[in-house]
Amino acid sequence: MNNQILVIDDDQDLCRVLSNFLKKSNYEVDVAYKATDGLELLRSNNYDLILCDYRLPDMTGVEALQKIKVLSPDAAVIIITGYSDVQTAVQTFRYGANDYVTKPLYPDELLVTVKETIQKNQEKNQVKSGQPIAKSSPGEQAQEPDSKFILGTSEESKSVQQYVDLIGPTDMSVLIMGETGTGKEYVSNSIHNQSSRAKKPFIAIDCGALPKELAGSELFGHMKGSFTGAIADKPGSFELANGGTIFLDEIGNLSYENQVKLLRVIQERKIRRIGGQKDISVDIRIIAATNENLTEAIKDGRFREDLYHRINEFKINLLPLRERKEDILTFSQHFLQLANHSLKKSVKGFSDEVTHHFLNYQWYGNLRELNNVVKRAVLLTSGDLVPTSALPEEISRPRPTSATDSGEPAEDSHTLRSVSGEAEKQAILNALEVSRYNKSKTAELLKIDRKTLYNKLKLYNIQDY
Ligand SMILES: Nc1ncnc2c1ncn2[C@@H]1O[C@H](COP(=O)(O)OP(=O)(O)OP(=O)(O)O)[C@@H](O)[C@H]1O
Repeated sequence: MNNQILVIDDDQDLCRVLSNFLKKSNYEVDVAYKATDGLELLRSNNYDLILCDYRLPDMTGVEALQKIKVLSPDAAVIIITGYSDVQTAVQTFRYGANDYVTKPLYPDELLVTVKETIQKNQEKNQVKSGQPIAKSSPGEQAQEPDSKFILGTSEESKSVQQYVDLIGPTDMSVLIMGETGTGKEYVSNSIHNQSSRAKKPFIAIDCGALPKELAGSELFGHMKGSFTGAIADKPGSFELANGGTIFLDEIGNLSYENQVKLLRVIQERKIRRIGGQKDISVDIRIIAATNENLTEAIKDGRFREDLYHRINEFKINLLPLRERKEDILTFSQHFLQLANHSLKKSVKGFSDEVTHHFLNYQWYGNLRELNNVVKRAVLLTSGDLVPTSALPEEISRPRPTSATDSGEPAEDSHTLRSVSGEAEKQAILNALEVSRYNKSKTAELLKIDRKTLYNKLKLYNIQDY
């Protein structure tokens, strides 16, 4: 059966074009112009993929994503966003988005992203349900570049690799910290592959995307009849990962109740299914990741200190891409090869000007954003080298740096100040929305302290929610 896609976007022309194009590529497509209509369709249909606009008339992108995850936890979600929103849209990965595409949409690029996302998500779902993954035939694999993953060449990446080599073979719990898209899941996978557990399952759970009501059952399993909808006994991820490694991404989002259960698994190596009467022993290595400051979460009473110490036997900090510039060059070349392969192009490299822009851009979405920018640029390049015109304006003509970007005061010219002030106000509003008006999280997202945030809320007359 063809894969089913739901497009949620208030731009009716875009929906029509997208729908026709995807149907021609053998997908079954439904469209909704409002989030509420899309959610209604999710109640009665099973979609493999949801393409959801970041700005909808009746809901914020984050709100829509959270509701989608309750109704269709196993479907993949790609966020459609304008480049001006990328900085905040990339934060949706904390809530379970699989990828994003930027407007204007290009059919070839979209098709590659849709295909890859559905495939990766189906593989993830298969692992989560304990089914073996079918490998592609050797003939298909021969055309793939050697590996989709490479090592960074910066000093910072080299030392991360040394840590991975060092702790990989042990059974230590590891906490990986880093902004979205810095490669936390990739590093976690390498640790697993270096361990004696390598032949056993590696199960990645996105705690940020787990709806509160389903999290316990997803992690620990349930017995038939233990709650409405529990129509059969079901093992949880901990049981399925037995003998292997479980990767708990965005662990800070786990509810307090599930933190207690997790602590028990770590201490006693036992789980109990929801509604179950007996304990089940599990042999699991735990790797957790977060892009929020857990010590702040402990102070705020949102995260248990004892659990923090248990998962933090070894900590690996992945720096943002903008702080390891050598990697920008290494990874952009690598992503160029991947894009050439998937788009059937033969672009050789980047113009000096493009390299200059890459080195000076902030890359809030880190490697994921760099990958997407390179993919789009390769698509738009007809010569040997990627020209500046193939970059989004936000990268080729960056706006004046605002106080939120650098931590420095904005430029001291009246006009510039008002321009960057507007950008700063918008960035604060976006961050408030993403963090659901939690001030600590907002300050963290913006990389300013809480006091500065309060001053700025006052300065820009932003209402307290
Ligand atoms: N070592 C690597 N080699 C090649 N690509 C990489 C590497 N690490 C990360 N990437 C690219 O960046 C994307 C994001 O990586 P990953 O999912 O590991 O980041 P993350 O920090 O776990 O993100 P999030 O916090 O949003 O879940 C990957 O899908 C891949 O395209």
